[in-house]
Amino acid sequence: MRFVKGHGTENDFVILPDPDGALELTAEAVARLCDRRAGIGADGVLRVVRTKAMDLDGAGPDDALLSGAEWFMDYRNADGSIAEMCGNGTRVFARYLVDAGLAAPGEWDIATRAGLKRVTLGASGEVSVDMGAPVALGPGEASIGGAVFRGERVSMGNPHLACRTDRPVAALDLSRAPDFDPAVYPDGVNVEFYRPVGDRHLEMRVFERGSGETRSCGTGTVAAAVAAAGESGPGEWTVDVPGGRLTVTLDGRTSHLRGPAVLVAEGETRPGWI
Ligand SMILES: N[C@@H](CCC[C@H](N)C(=O)O)C(=O)O
Repeated sequence: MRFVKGHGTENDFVILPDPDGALELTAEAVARLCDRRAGIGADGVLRVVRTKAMDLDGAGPDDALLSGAEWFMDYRNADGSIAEMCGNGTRVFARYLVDAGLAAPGEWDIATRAGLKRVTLGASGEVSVDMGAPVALGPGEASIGGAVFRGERVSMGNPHLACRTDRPVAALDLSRAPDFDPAVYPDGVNVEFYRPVGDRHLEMRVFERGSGETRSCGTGTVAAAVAAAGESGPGEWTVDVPGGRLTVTLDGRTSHLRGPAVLVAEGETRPGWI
């Protein structure tokens, strides 16, 4: 199985080119690929499949996806679970398509389980993605070791709870999942902890559903900016995560995420290993 390894602000992915949808990618196979000791190691897998070859729960993609984008990002979390959307993943996916000669630099759509996402990129450098309109769902809470954090529930196609803290985020213990009420989050939730550190400037850490603590989360940074923006309205936000810096733009209609997307290696798994 051929693979490429890449990351966006150290949110890292195993990219599997599978244009004709021939790979049978089980949850177990994804978990083995993402294993940081016994596998290649990653926060998730990006399967690169032509939209027309994509099987979505036994059904094909709808007409909007089919006519809107040649390539589908089939994203999986490190534990093998499927998620609707991955912001850093779309940026790394786009960089891979251009690097592999499968798309030209410029502006075009990628199909995802959360709909079409428009990416903008040059032959090298940063990648920007239109993440769509964030949906603010009201207050929520999570706790770490009994300490309660209050925040805002936000849907970015996938579920988020963005909690404000006034202490440096480095002090948080994210070695295990924050506790939350499963009745409120029946599909689980990605939990962000953010602290304002300047004018429209946040620091953030995240515990991702299906992947644990990661060094960055694109959908999570947009959710944190939405929660922090509150009444302050549209604008550009700088979000510092352990893996680097992302820029989020909120304009009241949609949201944009911009930052680095880097390919670092390519190879082939050993015959029979997976
Ligand atoms: N790291 C991603 C989000 C990946 C999906 C998430 N773990 C979920 O289950 O919803 C990002 O950059 O957005």
